[in-house]
Amino acid sequence: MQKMFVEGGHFLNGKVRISGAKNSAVALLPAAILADSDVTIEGLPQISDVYTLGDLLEEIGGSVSWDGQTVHIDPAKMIAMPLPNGKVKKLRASYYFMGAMLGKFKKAVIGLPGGCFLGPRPIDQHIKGFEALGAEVTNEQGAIYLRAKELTGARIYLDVVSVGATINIMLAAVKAKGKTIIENAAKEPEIIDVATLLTNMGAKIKGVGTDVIRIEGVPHLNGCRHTIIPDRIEAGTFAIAAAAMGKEVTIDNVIPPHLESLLAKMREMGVPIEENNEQLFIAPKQPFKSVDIKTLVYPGFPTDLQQPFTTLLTKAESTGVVTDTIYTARLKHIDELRRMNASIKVEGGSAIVSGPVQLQGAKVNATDLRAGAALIIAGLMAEGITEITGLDHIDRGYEKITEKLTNLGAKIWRDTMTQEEVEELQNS
Ligand SMILES: CC(=O)N[C@H]1[C@@H](OP(=O)(O)OP(=O)(O)OC[C@H]2O[C@@H](n3ccc(=O)[nH]c3=O)[C@H](O)[C@@H]2O)O[C@H](CO)[C@@H](O)[C@@H]1O
Ligand SMILES: C=C(OP(=O)(O)O)C(=O)O
Repeated sequence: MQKMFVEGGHFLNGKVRISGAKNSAVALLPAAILADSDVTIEGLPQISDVYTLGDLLEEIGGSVSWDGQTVHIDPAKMIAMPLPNGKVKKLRASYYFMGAMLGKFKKAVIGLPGGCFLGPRPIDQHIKGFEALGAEVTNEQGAIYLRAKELTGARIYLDVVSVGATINIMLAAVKAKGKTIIENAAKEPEIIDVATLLTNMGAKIKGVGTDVIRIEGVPHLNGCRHTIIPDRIEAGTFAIAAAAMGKEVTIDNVIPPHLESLLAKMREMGVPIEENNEQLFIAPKQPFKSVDIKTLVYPGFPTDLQQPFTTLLTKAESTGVVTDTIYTARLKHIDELRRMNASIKVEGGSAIVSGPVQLQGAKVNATDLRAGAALIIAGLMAEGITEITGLDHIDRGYEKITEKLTNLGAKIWRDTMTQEEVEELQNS
């Protein structure tokens, strides 16, 4: 197990290239199960969630070969192997094996997923969708059993706008008989990316990116080649880091409209941002004004950037209120930021951040992926050295973050933890 050290106070300068989108990648890989022949996906981020899903594809008989950021998946020998335990619990997106295996084999056994603990993360809307398509779904000892004689298109209204349920129902429906309509669907760019892959495979999907998706089932799907979209959350994380500690930072391989809600808030704070087709250029001038943010489904402010943005607000003048309407309990980073001298009160589910304060280096723990990003940015801003544990979470979603920040001029490194430190962390 490793920990990370960040020596604060060094400015960021130069260019950083954004990797492929984690939340697309983790759906594109399972989607390959549905094809009859080879699927090649280019530009995948080199993160642990992607490799875990590659291993799971191999566990069900797929042949998976990697060439840097490109993966070739041959699904010909895949079988409906039950996956009740093991690696499925290491990440959230293993739930996409439910939709993809149900769609392909009409049956699946998948353990309930892991992923970031952000408060309750039910999958009732996924199950409601599978049942509407004709599957019998049971929960037996922590694994979901799905069986169907046949899948038939249906009209499904999502009670909650859910990224995972929208994609999972799409995966199950593309080979179902007849027409499926998903109403109140989520509109995130990653959903469009998955639909693009499925369409290239021969699926008939209309309306992605709106809240009504129409799917006409087809009997077979072919292999294809697909290039993933850039990671808007990684790009947003670097944009926030650049606002906090940048001199002149260029963020490359971005689709700026995917980040409109973040960029609007940063501009409201007084951070100048230039954008072109695929780059952001940030050369901040201090001081910043505080702003309030409320996370919402896309195109609203993304919950996955709420935690890093909270760190930025510690540097802004006056008081900013952060409210996460998607995950009301996504506030575990607050205690850690307080250890670093942040002045944040939690009241009625909102975090009230008073600034500006000078953060101080401290020993902190990344309780989840974006808490990790929030703490790294805090470490860059702090006086002294910040020591961060919980790197497994960070490695689920950020490709080579230490190297990328080092290239921008940060002083950041990793070291192996002693057995004593590991035990102390496990008992805390
Ligand atoms: C792998 C992946 O893509 N993860 C992203 C995905 O997670 P994930 O797809 O799990 O999140 P959802 O969009 O499903 O969740 C949105 C909200 O709906 C609720 N809900 C969801 C499903 C359900 O069946 N019932 C239900 O009540 C959730 O508790 C949450 O409050 O979208 C989240 C919200 O943008 C992001 O934070 C995650 O990074
Ligand atoms: C919550 C996240 O991921 P996951 O859904 O994979 O846990 C995230 O990417 O911020």
